[in-house]
Amino acid sequence: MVGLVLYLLLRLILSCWILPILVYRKIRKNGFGGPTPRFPLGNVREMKVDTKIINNVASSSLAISHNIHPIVFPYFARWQKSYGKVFVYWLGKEPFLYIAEPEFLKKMSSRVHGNKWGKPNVFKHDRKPMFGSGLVMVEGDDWVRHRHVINPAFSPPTLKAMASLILEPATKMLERWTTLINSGKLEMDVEKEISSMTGEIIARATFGLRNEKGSEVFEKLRAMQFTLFNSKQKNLEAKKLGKEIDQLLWSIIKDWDGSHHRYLVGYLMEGEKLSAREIVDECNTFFFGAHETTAMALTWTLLLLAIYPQWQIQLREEIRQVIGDGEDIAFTTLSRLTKMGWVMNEVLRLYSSAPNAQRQAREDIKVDDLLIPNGTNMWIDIVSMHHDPTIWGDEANEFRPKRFKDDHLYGGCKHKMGFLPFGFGGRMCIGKNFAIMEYKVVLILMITRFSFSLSPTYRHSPSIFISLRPRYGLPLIVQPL
Ligand code: HEM
Repeated sequence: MVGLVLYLLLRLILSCWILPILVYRKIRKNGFGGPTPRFPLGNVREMKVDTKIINNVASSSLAISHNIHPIVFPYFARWQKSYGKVFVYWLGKEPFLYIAEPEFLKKMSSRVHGNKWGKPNVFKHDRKPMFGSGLVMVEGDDWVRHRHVINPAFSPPTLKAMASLILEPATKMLERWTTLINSGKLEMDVEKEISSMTGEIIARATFGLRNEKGSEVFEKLRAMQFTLFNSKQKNLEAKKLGKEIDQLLWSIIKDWDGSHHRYLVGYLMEGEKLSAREIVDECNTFFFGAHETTAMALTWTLLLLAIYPQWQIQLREEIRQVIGDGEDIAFTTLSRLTKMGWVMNEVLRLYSSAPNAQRQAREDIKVDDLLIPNGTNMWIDIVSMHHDPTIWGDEANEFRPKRFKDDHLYGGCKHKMGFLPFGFGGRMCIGKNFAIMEYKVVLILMITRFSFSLSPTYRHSPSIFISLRPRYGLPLIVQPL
């Protein structure tokens, strides 16, 4: 017994202390600087202090600035001034290589295939209730297997078939808005409305329209999300909800009737290449990966359209020319909405729903004459790169969709790795095309029926809850056209 306890203790010391320090020493040999860590929290305390200070300032300030990096990542903005755009900091007992330098990222990632990237251990525990061993977290050959199974679910013909699933939840939301407006309520928190709608869309795309258990899973996933972000007893509650969600998903899979190809879960079951546990985790991953990110892209878009109403007019005019009255939306016409594409890119640049990407090296990586050792955790700061005047120019913090007119992929950014709304390399977002389709269909429906202006109660405080969100929601004045 004593031997076992000693063995476990030694393993704990090795994995929590000795191995991270060895990796840290190897990283530092490259000459990277960074803030001094304090055991056992590393730099977490000062990160929390910086966040608290900035939140107090942001809560009392009324000005709207798109220069959000010092607001959402105040500690990184501060450390960048002392240590540059690549440095080392500590999250608890784990050293992280911070990267906000596109050229460094390009050199490093060009040498690594998708299946050779891992995900930092610290996040695996935290995010288990959301992603389990789904695509976001899985590694190596398992990642290749999952990605092969899921890829066909997002091919253009499948997306075309799924486009109709978006219409009903979106129309339902707009009808609710009409009812609210008719009852005299012009101001509404559109963030809440949109989040609930995108949740319903991904639940339908995953399980089908009238699957009652699918709706029940959706309700429980929403409750899980609320628990993870708001509850003090989140571990206990999340565990209980997780079990209930698992049971419902197991029974959906068991009773699946063979209408496989309309819904995502059908693709997951194709060829029995994924185990039942993996299918359950992928369903959870779709919900958490798809729903908040797309909801935030639409939410920040409405904020920017409310601030810059001339873009509402331009988009309506484009829709009129390409689609007509916006009633009959053909999937194939979406790509012709070029101005809408610029607006989406510019919104994702200024207010990137996914504010960072993470990796862990699973082998030594050479970058010029530097060696990034196996086991290195990496934090890629997408918000910093999207707002960096050295690659975007002096107007980096301004809303200027036209920057994508002549360069629709990179918006004139001086470095191709400087614009990463959907990530990079083999692990780039698998749902990108679904997200773009959903974004365009919902935006068409919203702006052809309503106009949006900012409510005086809006407080501009972008903040990170895994996604980048407006801390106090998005109250807008919504008026029928
Ligand atoms: C505007 C909406 C979205 C944004 C901004 C977004 C962004 C991202 C980003 C930045 C990553 C990480 C990529 C990396 O690490 O390099 C990612 C991964 C992922 N996304 Fe999305 N996403 C969106 C919508 C969706 C949707 C609609 C789905 C599914 C239906 C989805 C499913 C996933 C999955 C499964 C991964 C993990 C891919 C892998 O590691 O192989 N996302 N997304």
